[in-house]
Amino acid sequence: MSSDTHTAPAAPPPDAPVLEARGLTKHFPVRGLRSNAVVHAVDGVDVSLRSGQVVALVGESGSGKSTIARLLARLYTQTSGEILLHGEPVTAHRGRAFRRYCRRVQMIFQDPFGSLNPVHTIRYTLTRSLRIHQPRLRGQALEDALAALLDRVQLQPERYVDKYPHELSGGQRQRVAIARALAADPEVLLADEPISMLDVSIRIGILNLLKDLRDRLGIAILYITHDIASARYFADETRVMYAGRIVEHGESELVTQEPAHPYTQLLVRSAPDPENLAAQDRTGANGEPPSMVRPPEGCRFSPRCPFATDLCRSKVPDLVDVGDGRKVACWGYVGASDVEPAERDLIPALGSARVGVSA
Ligand SMILES: Nc1ncnc2c1ncn2[C@@H]1O[C@H](COP(=O)(O)OP(=O)(O)OP(=O)(O)O)[C@@H](O)[C@H]1O
Repeated sequence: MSSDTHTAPAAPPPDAPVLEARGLTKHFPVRGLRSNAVVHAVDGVDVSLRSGQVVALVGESGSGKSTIARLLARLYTQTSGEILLHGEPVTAHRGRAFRRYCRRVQMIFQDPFGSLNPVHTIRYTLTRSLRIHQPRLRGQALEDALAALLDRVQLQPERYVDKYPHELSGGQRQRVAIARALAADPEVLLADEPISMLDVSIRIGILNLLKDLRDRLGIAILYITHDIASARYFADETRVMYAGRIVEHGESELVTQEPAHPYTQLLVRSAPDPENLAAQDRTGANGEPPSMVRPPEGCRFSPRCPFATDLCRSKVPDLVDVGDGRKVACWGYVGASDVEPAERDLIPALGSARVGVSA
C-alpha cells in the first residue's frame, strides 16, 4: 500500500529569519585599470533578519554597509553567496517574483530630500506608491489608505497631504519616505543611515518611529549606521563590519557596552557618548581603513590593531563563539587547541582588552 506523500509543508519556526544572506560577497571591477583588480566591498557576510527585530550594521565609511543593503534590495547582483526570503533562495531579477520580492523588502535612504521628487505633493507621491502596490484601491478606499499611511508615520494627514517636500523639515520628509515604503506593506525595511542627515534633535523621533513599526507591525529592520551609540539604543542585535567582513556580532547591549573585538573597542571609544569614553580607552588602535582593492591578508584590521601578531597578518580568523551568545573574528579569542602547535605562541594577548578579563 502506498503512503500519502502529499503532506502539508511544516510551518517555519516562529523565530525563523524572514530575510537571510549567507556568504554574501560583492566585488566591483576597478574601471580604467587594465587588470582584473576588484574592490572587495563585501566578503562572505551572513545576516539574518527576523520579524519584529532590528539588526544594526555598524562600521566606518567604506566598510561595505550600503553595499549589503543594496544587495539585499536587489539593486546589485552578488558576486557570490545566497539571499533567502522565508528560506527560499532569491534569484529573480525581473518579472513577477522580482516585483513580489521588492514589495516585501523596502529600502529607506539617507537623504530624504533627494529621494522625494520635489515637483510632486505628498499626496501624489504616496498615492502613486499605493496604486503600484495595491492596484485595487480606488476612490475613498485610496483616500483612507493615504490618511492611514500618514497617521502611521505620525504626520497629521489634513496638515501634510497637500504639501511639497520643500515645505517639510528633514525629519518630516524622512517620515514621508518611510510612509512611501510602508505603502508596499513590507516585511523588511532596509534603513541605510536613515538619521545621519537629520538634525540631532529630531533623530530620536525617527528611531522611535521605526521602533514603533517594528513593535506594532512586526517589521524586520536592518539599520545601517556609523554610530554605534545609536545601535545600542535602537537595535536588538549589532553586527560590526570592518573592510567588507563582519568582525563581531551579538546582542546590542553586549557588543556596545562590552565590545570584544579590538575594532569594536575602537568604534565604541570614538563614539560621541560621554558615558562610554572613560571605560573604553583600552586598545590604543588608530590609523586608516585599508585599501579595498588590495586588502591586507589575514585579519583586515591587523595593520591597525595594537595586538596583531604574524598569525593575524597571515590567516583570516573565523567568527568564534565567546560564550555569551556573541561571535568574534579575532585570533585573541581562539583557543590554543584550535590552532597549529607552531602557531600557539602567535595567539595575540589581548590582556585586559579581552572580554571576560577585568582590567
Ligand atoms: N558601485 C561601486 N563601484 C565600485 N566600488 C564601489 C561601488 N559602491 C561601493 N564601492 C566601494 O565599495 C566599498 C564599500 O562601500 P560602501 O558604500 O558599501 O561602504 P559603507 O560602509 O556603506 O560606506 P559609507 O558609510 O560611506 O556609505 C568602498 O570601497 C566603495 O568605494
